[in-house]
Amino acid sequence: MTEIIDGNAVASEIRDDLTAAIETLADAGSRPGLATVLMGDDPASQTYVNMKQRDCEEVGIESHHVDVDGDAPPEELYDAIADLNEDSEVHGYIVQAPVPDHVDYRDVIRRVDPIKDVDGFHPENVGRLVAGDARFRPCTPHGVQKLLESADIDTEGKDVTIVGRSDIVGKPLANLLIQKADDGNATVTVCHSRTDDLAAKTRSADIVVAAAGVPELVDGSMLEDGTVVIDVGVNRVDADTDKGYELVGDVEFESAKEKASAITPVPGGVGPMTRAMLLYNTVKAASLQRDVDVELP
Ligand SMILES: Nc1nc(=O)c2c([nH]1)NC[C@@H]1CN(c3ccc(C(=O)N[C@@H](CCC(=O)O)C(=O)O)cc3)C=[N+]21
Repeated sequence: MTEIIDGNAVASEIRDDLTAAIETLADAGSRPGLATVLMGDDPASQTYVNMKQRDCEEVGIESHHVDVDGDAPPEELYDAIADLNEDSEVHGYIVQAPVPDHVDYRDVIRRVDPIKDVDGFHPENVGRLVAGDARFRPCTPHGVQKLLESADIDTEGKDVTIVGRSDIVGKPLANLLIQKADDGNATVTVCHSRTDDLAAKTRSADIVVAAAGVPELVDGSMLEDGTVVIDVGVNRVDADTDKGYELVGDVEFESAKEKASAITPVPGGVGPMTRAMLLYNTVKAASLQRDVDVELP
């Protein structure tokens, strides 16, 4: 039987486990605060921002939000970032990607105070992660590691094929999984749009992580029996539903499920874990900034 890994359930456990740390910080006079910054009005981004605000409310994190007009000059976003760097009630914040075309996301990230960079995207935090001394693990890769752990899937010695080389998923996940650590010790292959024979790489893997942002790129014909399949894709495709779209992963679920020993669904797989690990990083940020020790899940 194929195990369907329930990301909503694991994320909910992590939120529960975070509440004690949050109350410890609140009792010490510093309830953790998380801010989201949204430039423009990308509908998917607005959905994520709303979900993050609800998550914060559930666990007792103070949530803040800043909107920046999509047509404003980059300086307006930089000013908002400077304000958040100064705001002692905001321990962590993220600038929702993508930003409009006239803004360079790398210029944005460099302005975020690294101690408040709960996405883990600032070059200082990227460097620390690669050096094996991560401060904030990027939320999606960290969520993937926690999902594997929750399903008792050991990565040690395993062949992991990651499909996708993005700065926010593929690259940091590859770095984490090759590290000498209980949740690492894997042999990792990173594939991308120029990979010659993608199916050969996915077929030779014990664990496939699909994170290319291409709907249903990986299907059952590309998998051997018994593969663990982690689907990071959250593609909105037009559909005749209430919302006018359907969420589709990077994996063709039905055919992949026939081959997989365990698989994550979309929705309800990695997505909720990304949000849970953002809360985790926010609690860690508050703990570091206020020098209050807490136990993290
Ligand atoms: N600075 C920045 N940090 C991010 O972490 C970031 C970002 N920008 N830009 C966009 C991507 C995407 N992302 C998701 C988070 C949660 C779900 C999620 O909760 N998905 C639910 C359902 C969502 C729905 O119903 O639309 C699920 O898969 O079950 C999805 C996608 C974070 N991202």
